[in-house]
This record gives sequence, structure tokens and C-alpha cells, in this order.
Amino acid sequence: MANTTTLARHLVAWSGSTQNGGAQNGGAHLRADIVRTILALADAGLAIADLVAMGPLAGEMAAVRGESNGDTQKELDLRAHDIVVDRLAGAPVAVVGSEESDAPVLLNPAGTLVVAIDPLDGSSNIETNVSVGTIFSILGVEDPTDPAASLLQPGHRQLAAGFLVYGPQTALVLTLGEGTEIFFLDKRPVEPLPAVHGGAGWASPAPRTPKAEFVRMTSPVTVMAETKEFAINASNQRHWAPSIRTYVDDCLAGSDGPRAKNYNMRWIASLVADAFRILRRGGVYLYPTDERPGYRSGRLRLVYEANPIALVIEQAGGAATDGQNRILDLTPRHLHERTALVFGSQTEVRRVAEHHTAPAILADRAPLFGQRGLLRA
Ligand SMILES: O=P(O)(O)OC[C@H]1O[C@](O)(COP(=O)(O)O)[C@@H](O)[C@@H]1O
Ligand SMILES: [Mg+2]
Ligand SMILES: [Mg+2]
Repeated sequence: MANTTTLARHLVAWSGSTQNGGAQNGGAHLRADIVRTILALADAGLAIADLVAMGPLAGEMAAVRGESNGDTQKELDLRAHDIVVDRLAGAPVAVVGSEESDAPVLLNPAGTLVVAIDPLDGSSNIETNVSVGTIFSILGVEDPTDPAASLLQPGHRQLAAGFLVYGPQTALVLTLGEGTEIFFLDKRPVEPLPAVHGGAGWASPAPRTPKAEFVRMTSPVTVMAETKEFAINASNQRHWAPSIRTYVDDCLAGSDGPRAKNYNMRWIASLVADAFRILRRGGVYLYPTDERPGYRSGRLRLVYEANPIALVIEQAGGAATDGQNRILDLTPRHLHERTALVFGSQTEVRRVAEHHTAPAILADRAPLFGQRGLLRA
């Protein structure tokens, strides 16, 4: 198949390439460090995928173990965090900023990179056999005397970003700033098993040790500009700002409403799975701010959720905002900062922003909504 290659081969080719279109991925040494870091993250992903695939056989992975930064921590969150830190300790990484650790984890003082990570995204789904994943962002160390500060660079300075999905297919979505690629985990035996046909029927040959490598089967991914599919947790409707309510109302009105087309809705409650679907067939994802205590700045984390997803989506031709502003232009104030997040097909992301900025749309639907409707607290 055209364009088929392994992750390792793809990365080696990229690191040796002279035409390097990715803005900040300058020197050969830095690119080699990025390659080693991505391979370490892929290795961590293999171990986490195995744990996820075992379900309850791996132990009580959904058991609540504590709380970190306002979110519940489950056993699998902590195990995934430990696996990631363990694998990155062997990579040129100075600091890891993880959802599961209040403070950045210091690794290699001479490391040229920092990694921001959500080790296990979609924790609420662990016991339900729904896809979960790992989201990562790779940035350069700006000041070696304070590498943790480099985690707070705006998202457009990411050198690479991506996420793993542990689902029916285990997949790695990756951008090096030159488009977005999807790699699937290949665990087929190294050599094809010969079919042995005996007189009494099919005889099974002895199993071979499976390989485990990520393989790209497709060309770079493109997010369709137009879509008829939106994703939002509708149970929060009464807490939304008017701009979000009117946007969703318009979608729900279908061909009878101002959008003049029927929409479908999907909500997996697993950012990685929703993002993967949008990469494959378009759509728009919304997690706005809302009026609930703890959600006035949104739910998702800017540094290790919104930024890497935004880079992946933009590099695939889509858009990502906090409802109004480009995610990648926001400067994080702290590691665990939350943000509203709207991403996916260009037309819909733009439309959400119009609902926020065009009072005429609101006035048209419900005069009482007036000028409210801020997406970002
Ligand atoms: O349960 P809610 O409010 O719908 O939120 C779902 C969202 O929260 C998240 O689970 C947050 O990620 P974590 O599981 O890493 O905390 C997203 O994956 C998902 O999109
Ligand atoms: Mg998450
Ligand atoms: Mg998480």
C-alpha cells in the first residue's frame, strides 16, 4: 500500500530530512532528541495499551485512589503516569508536566525537551470498555536553569504533539508540525502464519512471538471543512452561555432551522476518541465554560489536552479555539490551567465564534440573552 511505513522509519527519515518545514525543529541534534522522545512515548503507549486491554484482569484499574487538581485519580491514571515517567527517564527530557502530578517531575538535567502529558485521558470510561488514551505535547527547553518554565510556552511553540487511542484499534496520532499522521499498532506475527490443511481439517501452526510496532497505512489526515456532526455533553445545557445554547439549538433545529441541514450528535466523553473520530470523518467538539462551580474556565487542560489536540487538528486542516481565540496563541499561566475547547471542522468552529461575537444572532433567537455568553472566564 502506498505510504506504508513504520513509526521508527518515518521518524528517522524526518530527522535526517533537510527540508524540515516544521518551524522550530531546527538542529539535527534537537530532531534526534524529538525522535527518541516520541519512541519512548510510543513504548509507554504499548505498555498502557496492554494494561487497558486486560480490563479487570489487570486489577482494579477503575478504583479511585485520590484527587489531583480537582479531578479524581483512578488506579489506571496513576499506573499510566508511572509508566510514562519511567520510559521518559531514558529520553532527553528535562521535565515532565503530568495531569497526575501537582508539580512538574524533574528527569534529566541535560535534557533539551520538556513533555506535557495526560497519561490516561477518558478516566470516566475505564470500566466501561470505551476507548481511552494518552495525550502528549513536546516543547524545547528555553532556559536550562528553569526547565519547568518551558511547559508554559504557547501551543504554537510545540515541536511535536499527538495522542494514543487504546480502542478496538490502538493508534498513534502524531504531528511534527508538517501535517498529521496516524499509525496503527501492528501485532501480527513477524512472518505470516502458513495455512496447514490436514485431512481432519485446519491444523494450527505454533504461535509466533508477535511484533508490536506502529505502522502508517494512510496518507496525512485531513479534517473535512464541512460537517453535520457535533459533540457536546448536552446534560450541561442549562449551565451553558447563550452563545453555546443558540449554536446547539440551531444544530438541533436541523433542516427546519437557520443551518438548513440535519445534524447528528456524538459524545464519547473521551477526548482522544472524539478527536480521532473528527480526524477520520469530520465534526466539531465543544467543551465550553459553564456556570457550574469548577467549570467557569472550562473542563479541559490547556497545556496537556487542548494544546496538543489543537496542533494535531490544525495540522490536519481543522481549527481549534476556546470559542473565540485560537488555542495555540494562548499563553498558559500554570501547568494545570483549564480552558474552553472547540475544535474540528473549520466551518463549525467559525460558526461557534460567530455565535459568541455577533449579538444579532443572539438577539434574533432570544432577546433576553443580550450581551452575555462569554466562553472564557
Ligand atoms: O464527563 P464529562 O464532563 O462529559 O467530560 C468528559 C471529558 O473529560 C475528559 O475525560 C477529561 O480527561 P481526563 O479523563 O484525563 O480527566 C475528556 O476526555 C472528556 O472529553
Ligand atoms: Mg484528559
Ligand atoms: Mg487524564
